[in-house]
Amino acid sequence: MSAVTLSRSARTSRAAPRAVAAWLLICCAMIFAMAVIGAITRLTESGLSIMEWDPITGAIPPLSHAEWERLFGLYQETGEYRSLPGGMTLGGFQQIFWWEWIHRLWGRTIGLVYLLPFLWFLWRRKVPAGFAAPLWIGFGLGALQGFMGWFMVESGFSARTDVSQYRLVMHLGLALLIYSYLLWIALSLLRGVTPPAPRAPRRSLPIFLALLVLTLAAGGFVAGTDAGLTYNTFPLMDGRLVPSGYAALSPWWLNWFETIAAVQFDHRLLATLTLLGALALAWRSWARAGGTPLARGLALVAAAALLQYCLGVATLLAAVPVPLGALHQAGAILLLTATVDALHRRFARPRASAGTAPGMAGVAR
Ligand code: HEM
Repeated sequence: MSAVTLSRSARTSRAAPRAVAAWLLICCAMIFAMAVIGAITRLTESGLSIMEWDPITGAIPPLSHAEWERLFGLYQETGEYRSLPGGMTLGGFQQIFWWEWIHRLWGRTIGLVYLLPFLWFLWRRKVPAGFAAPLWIGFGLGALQGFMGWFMVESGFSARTDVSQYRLVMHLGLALLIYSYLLWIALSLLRGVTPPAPRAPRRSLPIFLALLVLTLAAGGFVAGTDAGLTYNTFPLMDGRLVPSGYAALSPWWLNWFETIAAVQFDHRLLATLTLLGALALAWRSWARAGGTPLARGLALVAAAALLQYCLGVATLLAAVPVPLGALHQAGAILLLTATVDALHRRFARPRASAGTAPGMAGVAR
């Protein structure tokens, strides 16, 4: 093989992982936007406006007045509509309809933006060895999320007037899992081998991740129970550090998911621990190995945690206006992004051998 051919093939083998990584980062950006659209859909109470579930023809919006009337009629059968004190006009229905429609259309678009380039990369043999299986898993998780969306919305069409907070947290959690998973694979493709930073936090970083995951889930329960509409003071709740109605339900653990005072208090407490954890990690890492990529990554985590904390307090004090609620959701994903980046810098390892699926633990050379 000539030197020219060699360098061309070396260039191609570098270009392919970058192209796949760029495509995955586009998918991540779309999922980020999807989570914010999802938050707006919920905050504008639009999520139950489309009663039908048709993955293909549902992409076409109503094109005639009669069709609008038919869909409005279906919505009027829901508990949510019946609970509205003054009812709703067709114009009001159309407004909430569009948010839910955009949310679903964006979901379909992500599916296509994922699947079509993926098949093309497979056909052109551009997917680096060991990455096809994790990318198929990513596709499967996306399909599961479509089902989860339906499963969540379906819970609002019963006697309830809103969706189940448990299903909302599952839907939000799966979205954040898919986002982190694809981001991890993209970083693996871009970075190749990440050398461990000297004397940097090892065990404390996974503990921080666990804390963050709990805070995110607790935030989902605040959103799912509308707990942000009461106790709009900080740091005290109704003049007390721990609100009086914390343990209203029995068994005691049910309060964590269903008692508004407890749901909100837990989110505040976990968020405070997350912020303190982020600051401690960044400070310790900087003191020991300042200026390394990991120390810089952890400084970003701390900055994102501080921003997110302030956004949370502002959202609460203003009793969750739509723009602040959407920003708080975006801030959560920014913090998650910085955390995945820091974890990748600390823990990503080269694959033992080509052909081994990297999953969340290895990288392509
Ligand atoms: C590390 C810090 C924090 C993280 C990671 C975080 C994360 C989240 C997440 C993921 C949600 C669900 C958003 C949605 O589904 O739309 C949420 C909701 C919420 N959080 Fe936080 N949060 C943090 C700090 C705080 C703080 C300090 C407060 C107030 C003291 C707060 C108040 C709220 C409120 C009121 C909601 C409900 C918003 C809504 O109904 O849309 N958060 N949080």
